[in-house]
Amino acid sequence: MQMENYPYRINDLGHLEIGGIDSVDLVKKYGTPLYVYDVSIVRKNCRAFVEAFKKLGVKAQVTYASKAFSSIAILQVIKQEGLSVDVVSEGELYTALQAGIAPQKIHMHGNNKSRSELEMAIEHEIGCIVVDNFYEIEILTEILRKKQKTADVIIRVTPGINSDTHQYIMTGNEDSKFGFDLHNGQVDQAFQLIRENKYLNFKGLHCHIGSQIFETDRFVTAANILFQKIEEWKGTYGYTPEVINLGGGFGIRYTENDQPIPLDEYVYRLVEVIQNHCSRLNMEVPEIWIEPGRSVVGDAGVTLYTTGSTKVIPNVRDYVAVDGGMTDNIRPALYQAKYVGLLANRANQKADTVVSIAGKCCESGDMLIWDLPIPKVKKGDILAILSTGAYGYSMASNYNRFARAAVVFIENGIDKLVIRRETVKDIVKNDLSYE
Ligand SMILES: Cc1ncc(COP(=O)(O)O)c(C=O)c1O
Ligand SMILES: N[C@@H](CCCC[NH3+])C(=O)O
Repeated sequence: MQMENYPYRINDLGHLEIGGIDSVDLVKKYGTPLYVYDVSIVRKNCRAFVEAFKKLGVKAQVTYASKAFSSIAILQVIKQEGLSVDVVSEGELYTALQAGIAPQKIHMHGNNKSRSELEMAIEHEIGCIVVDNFYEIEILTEILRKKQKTADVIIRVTPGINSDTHQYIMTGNEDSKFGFDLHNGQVDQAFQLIRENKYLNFKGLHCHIGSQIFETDRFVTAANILFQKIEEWKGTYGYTPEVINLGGGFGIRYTENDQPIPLDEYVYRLVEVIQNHCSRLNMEVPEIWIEPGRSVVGDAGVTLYTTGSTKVIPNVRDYVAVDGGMTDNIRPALYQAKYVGLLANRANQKADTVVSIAGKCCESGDMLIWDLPIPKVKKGDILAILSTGAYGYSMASNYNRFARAAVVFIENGIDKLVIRRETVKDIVKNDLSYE
């Protein structure tokens, strides 16, 4: 593994340092499993997007997709960096409000938003609802009529393109549960319904083609497809959108096989294609929105584990188990996601053996890394898995009644606990007795 491709350092003691703090000291202080974030990397990622738009002088909103990692502390950082926040549930909305995100800077997504989620969004007058389906238009209208309010909405378009990513994280293909289909007329139908609806202010179009995408061509294709529709609507109804939202999905480096492009390159290409279409159609450039999640927090996070039992099966495989697993990182089990791991307490030693890193859940599929080159592991070593800042904590579970791990932020050489480790008391806190 080439450490220089990752934003971490190995110090003179041969220990992995995160944000200038020795990971061995972090483990002594907070225990394991532990999610650790270098906040300066989160800020750098936010600024790459925000500054790229600023440099081009276009009106834009960079909306952090908080599903990647939502907590009060991370959303406070996001707020400080001036981003908006995309939420998908009452829980994510409540967290954003608790973090002090201005309601106008909150956007709500979801393919089956409940009445109470929509009511909460309307009560707080959030900035935008990304309407996903006809049922949602009905509920939204009922709520707004009752309250005699209006809401700004954009519609989620399924453009019918495949992205080069795992099937489970592809969202722009025709056979998708998300959004209004473009080819069978659903988008036109939604457009008519919303434009005739005095409670809904139709602001524009949204599309999100998928996640962990490393090139810009598919975003350009998505924009081209949206603009075909816009051209048609402009010709027929004189309509021009105020907003175009091209979603998130910008790829990050998990392993050496991932070759991410600089974040600002996505912005430059997207803005270019939108500006070209607008000058071709002789219309004003709409406000451009993007919704990055993984690319804001993914490479800022590392998970630290303690190694425990081992199982050697001669001529087959050596297993090393750690004190976490699919409960703190379900991505390998769910998407066959690949990660890089290293011994944080002996990071400068030669990798002279190959082991597979197992979690401790009662599932054979609870594996974190297969076939990892590593120095010979001793019990009590610290295993670091890199680039776990996105969809790790946010997808964590209490399977086998394991307690969720703690989260620590590091910035300016100071570490701070931002999410407490759960205890067994938390595990039973909602249980009621049946005796
Ligand atoms: C609508 C929408 N926007 C944004 C995102 C964020 O994606 P990513 O974390 O890959 O940037 C997602 C997740 O794929 C999404 O479904
Ligand atoms: N949770 C997924 C991405 C899904 C994003 C939401 N549409 C991942 O870990 O890669």
